[in-house]
Amino acid sequence: MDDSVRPELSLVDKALRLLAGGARVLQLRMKHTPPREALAAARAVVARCREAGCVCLINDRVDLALLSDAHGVHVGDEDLPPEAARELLGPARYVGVTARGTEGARAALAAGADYVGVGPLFGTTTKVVQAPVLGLEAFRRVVADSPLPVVGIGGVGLANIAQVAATGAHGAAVVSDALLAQDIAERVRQLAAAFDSARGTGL
Ligand SMILES: Cc1ncc(COP(=O)(O)OP(=O)(O)O)c(N)n1
Ligand SMILES: Cc1nc(C(=O)O)sc1CCOP(=O)(O)O
Ligand SMILES: [Mg+2]
Repeated sequence: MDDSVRPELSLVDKALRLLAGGARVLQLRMKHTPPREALAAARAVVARCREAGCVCLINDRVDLALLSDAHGVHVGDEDLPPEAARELLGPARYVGVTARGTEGARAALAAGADYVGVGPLFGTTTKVVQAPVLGLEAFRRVVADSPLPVVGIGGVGLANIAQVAATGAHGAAVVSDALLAQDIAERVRQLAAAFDSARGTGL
């Protein structure tokens, strides 16, 4: 979830709707939220996730992850290096790392990552990504080569999530397709059902 998509909804409200739909992992991405508000939101969202049995990761901010007792953090090239995130978080929390291809996924393993977020899989309007769109074929090659679980990100939605799942990817990260839906919880249910029924089918 993201603070810039559906900004009229509070972060906790968005989290509750995503959790009502059965979201299994929730990443809190707060690029436009002041630090004190971000800490309060992280604490509230992590608590709701824990009640729901959902893993909660904080994007970028290891400090907020620790202060909110989140399950872990996601870091990319512009964030703390994965080794430093691990040093602060210890072995019991997740460190996810962004990779743009096979080399990046291997490097993430060497750096101690637990999973890689690989993208942009398709075009996205949520963020200006400084990397080319991978497309399904290149993504499939990363999945086949990666020693770590791969989560596809960027432009994933109900129209293509089955194709993402068919590559054998461990997961798909969805922002706008879920948050812009009229019924967010129902959209999450549909996304998860489509992913589960196509996972690893190679379609
Ligand atoms: C699951 C997942 N994969 C990739 C990213 C992107 O992280 P990053 O490259 O640090 O970019 P920002 O999200 O911080 O703009 C992600 N957040 N989650
Ligand atoms: C946050 C993010 N990171 C990406 C990357 O490729 O690193 S793409 C992306 C945006 C994902 O949002 P949506 O599901 O709305 O396309
Ligand atoms: Mg980042």
